[in-house]
Amino acid sequence: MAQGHVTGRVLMERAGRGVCDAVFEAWPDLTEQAGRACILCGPGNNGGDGYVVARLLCDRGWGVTVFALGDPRKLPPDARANHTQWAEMGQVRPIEEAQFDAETMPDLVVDALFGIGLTRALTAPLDRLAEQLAQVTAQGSGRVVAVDVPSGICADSGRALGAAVRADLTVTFHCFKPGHVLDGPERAHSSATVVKDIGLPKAPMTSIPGPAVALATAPAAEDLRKAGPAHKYTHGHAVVLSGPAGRTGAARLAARGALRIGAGLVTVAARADALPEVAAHQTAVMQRVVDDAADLKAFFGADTRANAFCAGPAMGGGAGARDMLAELLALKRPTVLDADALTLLSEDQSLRDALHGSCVLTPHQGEFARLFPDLAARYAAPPVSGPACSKLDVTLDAAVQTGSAILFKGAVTVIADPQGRAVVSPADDRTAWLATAGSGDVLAGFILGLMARGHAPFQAACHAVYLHCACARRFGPGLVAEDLPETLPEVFRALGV
Ligand SMILES: NC(=O)C1=CN([C@@H]2O[C@H](COP(=O)(O)OP(=O)(O)OC[C@H]3O[C@@H](n4cnc5c(N)ncnc54)[C@H](O)[C@@H]3O)[C@@H](O)[C@H]2O)[C@@H](O)CC1
Ligand SMILES: Nc1ncnc2c1ncn2[C@@H]1O[C@H](COP(=O)(O)OP(=O)(O)O)[C@@H](O)[C@H]1O
Ligand SMILES: [K+]
Repeated sequence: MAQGHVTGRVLMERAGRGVCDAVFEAWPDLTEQAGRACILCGPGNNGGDGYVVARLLCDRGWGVTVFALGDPRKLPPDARANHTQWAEMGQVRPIEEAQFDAETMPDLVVDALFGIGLTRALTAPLDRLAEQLAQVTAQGSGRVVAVDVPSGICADSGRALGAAVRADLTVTFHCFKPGHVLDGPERAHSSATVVKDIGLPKAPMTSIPGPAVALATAPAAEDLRKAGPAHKYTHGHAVVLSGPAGRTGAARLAARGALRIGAGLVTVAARADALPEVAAHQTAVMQRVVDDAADLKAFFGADTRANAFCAGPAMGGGAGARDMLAELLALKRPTVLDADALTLLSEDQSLRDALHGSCVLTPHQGEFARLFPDLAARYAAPPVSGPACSKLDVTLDAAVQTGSAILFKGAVTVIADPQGRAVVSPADDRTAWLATAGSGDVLAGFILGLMARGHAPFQAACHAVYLHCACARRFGPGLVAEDLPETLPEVFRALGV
């Protein structure tokens, strides 16, 4: 477990200390007087971290009981050394003797059964213990801290391989693992996760213990800035295809998003009967009558200044919409495909064959399942062994299948491209306010606007998701879709744009 000049034993000591520090930071009341702790130690290095925690709590005067799984003589060397050190201070009882109920529940239970090494579902008596713990803590007794990952949860995917410990706090080391930020079809297993530094170098990524994940990061201010002698066409002309009369709101939201994010010009292309409705609602956004595929080709085919398109938000289906989409894909320009465009794609193989490397597809879970039924089935199947199929895996596979960037929406959003790059945008209580009608349309507009400004599709999608979440975090509770583009100027200022 050694990393460069640092020995595994030192890393394990720091990990155990990190867990203790995080516990007392999260629950300052536990510092007031020495309490009682129960440590569950597994057969690997996660168990080793547990023996360090046992020793450190005992040093603080806590009453500590350790239950161990398996034969301690078979522990890996660093964990065995910490077991030996603890055995001079206190007892180690077999895990079969562990029992939790409301009367005997200690102040703190430390789950050091399995970390990143979990490969299969918890079996007896661990599944029973996980269940007991969940029942007792649900009644308000005691607290559970998980070392690195709640046992039973796969660190690569965040999915439960059967029964799993429900932790009030998870303490991981160095950086988040994919399982800490991805969501699965199952419930969440830890209320909070904190990362403790154990002194590993920040780069390269290969120095990270366990699986790695790239989180969405803020775009550089200079990538968003407008400066110098540029004119509006320098910043691109974004075009949104609208739905029919009575269904133009989604396209208008996307258009507003594209304009606010800095596209030089934005046009909503609508059928003649829908144009008055579009015109009545907006001023800076332009309109053009586009009744069918022939109009689309006539207006935008030769005009290469129209350099990014968005199709799908409330666009509708049927032959007319299908032909329009076919014409649009034939232009081979940067294109965001959302909502109804995704449904059309799932129904028509020839449209799918026309997808190209400048497309960004933005499905939510339902649209993803229609487009990629095999991947969706693999993701929905209850996992039994690790690493389990994750949202990251299926998004990457979808990108390879289509040859386009895929942005798989949800509480957690994953963006992947056919070259194998992937970024995760994690969820929090503020981004949960994005679950409101039309927020996906604004996101499509953000991607559109950035592509019009010359950002490559995958980059545009990553930046758009980051800015979308940043707007939600900044605006806070009460957010509706219209607020997102209007909050962008504040977000830009905060980023130094
Ligand atoms: N890699 C590093 O640099 C560091 C690792 N540390 C700790 O080490 C942990 C990883 O240690 P290990 O790789 O030993 O893995 P674990 O301790 O997570 O577990 C591995 C052991 O569990 C067994 N196992 C897996 N699933 C099982 C199941 N369902 N039932 C019964 N046995 C099962 C495996 O056969 C193996 O013996 C991390 O999660 C972290 O807690 C920390 O000490 C900090 C530094
Ligand atoms: N808990 C959540 N459930 C669903 N969407 C969420 C959630 N949290 C954030 N979001 C985000 O909100 C947006 C919803 O988009 P979408 O499903 O297309 O809705 P709409 O079509 O109404 O705009 C996506 O960007 C998604 O990632
Ligand atoms: K654990």
